[in-house]
Amino acid sequence: MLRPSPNHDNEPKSQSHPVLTFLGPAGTYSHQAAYDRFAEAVHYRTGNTISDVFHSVSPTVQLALLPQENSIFGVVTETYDLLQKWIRGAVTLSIQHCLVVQRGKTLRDIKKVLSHEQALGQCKQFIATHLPAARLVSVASTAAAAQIVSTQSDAADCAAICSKVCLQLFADLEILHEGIQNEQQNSTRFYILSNHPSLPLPNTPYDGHGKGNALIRLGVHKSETRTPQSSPVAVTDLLAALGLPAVRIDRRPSAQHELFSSVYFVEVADDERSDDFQSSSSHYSSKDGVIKPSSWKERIVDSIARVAERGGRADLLGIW
Ligand SMILES: O=C(O)C(=O)Cc1ccccc1
Repeated sequence: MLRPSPNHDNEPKSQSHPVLTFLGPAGTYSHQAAYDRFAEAVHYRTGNTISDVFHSVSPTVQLALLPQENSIFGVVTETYDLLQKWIRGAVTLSIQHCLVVQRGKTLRDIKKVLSHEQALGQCKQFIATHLPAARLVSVASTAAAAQIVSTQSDAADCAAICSKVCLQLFADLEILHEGIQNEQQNSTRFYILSNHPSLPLPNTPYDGHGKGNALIRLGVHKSETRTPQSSPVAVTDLLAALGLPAVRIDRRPSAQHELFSSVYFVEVADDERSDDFQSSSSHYSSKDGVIKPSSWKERIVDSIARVAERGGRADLLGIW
């Protein structure tokens, strides 16, 4: 459970604790997911936007947490458009949204609903039913919405969609409705990023590296798929070359190439993971004439090389 401290930055912590940035201010779902995972083992900092959080990772900020996908509203495209290295894991948080107003206000007073665009999307049905005339205002985060409603004198006609935790952090707010998302079961998954692929992760029983998941970015260029002379490169060919069990594939436009070219984010999960970092005996590599089981990392590296041989490009964004 998140502690109701609005500013973790000011708390004395061991110098050895890594610094983690999350989408702030305190009270966001990102904050709760980070605290559930790392508790007191990191020093927390806030970023104002998802982009700020991503770009904060540096020699002095070792960790960051980015929302990746919500079970109702889908992927957080801003996160996918930023993703580079190093993804070190994923955490999932169950989410119940509240409609929050200045104390004493009722639904009839509300002309604007403020929240993160994800939360506005997840609560679309409630808004359409109960506040059909309200203007939807997308702000940087759910807790930023609560903060505006709490602190701005001209926010008497505003409601925020945010977590119940915000009631402990911002003064003079009250909940009008709880659990207002389209589906009662609602979860968001977050990626954990680090500034180095083998930075030891706090609160992690193993070294957090290479147990059987990875995210790989696959590039297919439209021109290559259409050149009559060369054999066409289709994403299915690249997936076949990759030869790893894909558990999800997300497509985003690739701004770097011609119109409508694509980039695919392929999350793979070892179908035969084991606890000793070695994959099952069905995967072997031969080094110096010695045949030994290949590790998950070795299999990923081999797969990436096969994609390149097939005329595509695969970049490893993270392994965990
Ligand atoms: O704004 C927040 O609280 C976030 O952490 C981003 C977000 C918004 C809605 C659902 C999940 C994550």
